[in-house]
Amino acid sequence: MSSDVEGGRIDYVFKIVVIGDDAVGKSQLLSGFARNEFSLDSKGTIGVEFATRSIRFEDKVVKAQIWDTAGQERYLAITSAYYRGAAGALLVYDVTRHATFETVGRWLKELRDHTDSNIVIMLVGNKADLRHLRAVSTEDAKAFAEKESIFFMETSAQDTNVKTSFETLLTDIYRILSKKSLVADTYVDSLTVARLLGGTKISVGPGGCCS
Ligand SMILES: Nc1nc2c(ncn2[C@@H]2O[C@H](COP(=O)(O)OP(=O)(O)OP(=O)(O)O)[C@@H](O)[C@H]2O)c(=O)[nH]1
Repeated sequence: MSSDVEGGRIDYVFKIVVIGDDAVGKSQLLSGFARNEFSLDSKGTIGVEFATRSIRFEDKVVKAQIWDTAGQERYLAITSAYYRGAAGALLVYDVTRHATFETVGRWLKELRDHTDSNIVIMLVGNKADLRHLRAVSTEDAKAFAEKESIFFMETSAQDTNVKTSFETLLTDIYRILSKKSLVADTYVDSLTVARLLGGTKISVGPGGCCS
């Protein structure tokens, strides 16, 4: 079971990256997760934005640091830094645009090329609220996820259950990593994050890390 945690001790920080084609809803998912709780880093300078949220698992407090891209910069200088140290990834497509599902294999390859083999990946079919426009079946996506041994869920950024999607992913990451005794290695402190970004100073707002 998990629950929100305010302030206080942090045992682990999990970096989660959000990837997928343009306009599939990555930013909306991120802000749904962070709504009313954290401010986002401004986009302009480093090409990424991220939100954080702390969750308790039994006696441990895990801070999820969710990274999202801010435009095309990712394809230039920061690809490696963006992926480096990620413990989990949300690979998002839009259930109303089949083309965004067809590129999932490519995103998966890029992700695997740049991350540790222990990364926990969740395929996310977003915009599930647009039932009449659906172009990707749940069955096809589920079959793909099974073939690739990754998790799968459908979401709507407009639903209140976005937090549940992230919590499911975090719970899976925590369970998998703790089983493999890898949690300690996955810890990324704020200095490491700053280093990954080439020493760029990051400000996440009140209560966030790295300011
Ligand atoms: N109906 C519906 N619309 C959504 C949903 N998620 C996002 N949208 C809309 O889809 C559009 C794109 O959403 P973004 O969150 O900006 O998508 P993105 O993947 O961050 O886009 P890029 O920044 O271009 O990569 C916006 O108009 C959102 O309002 C959803 O779950 N349901």
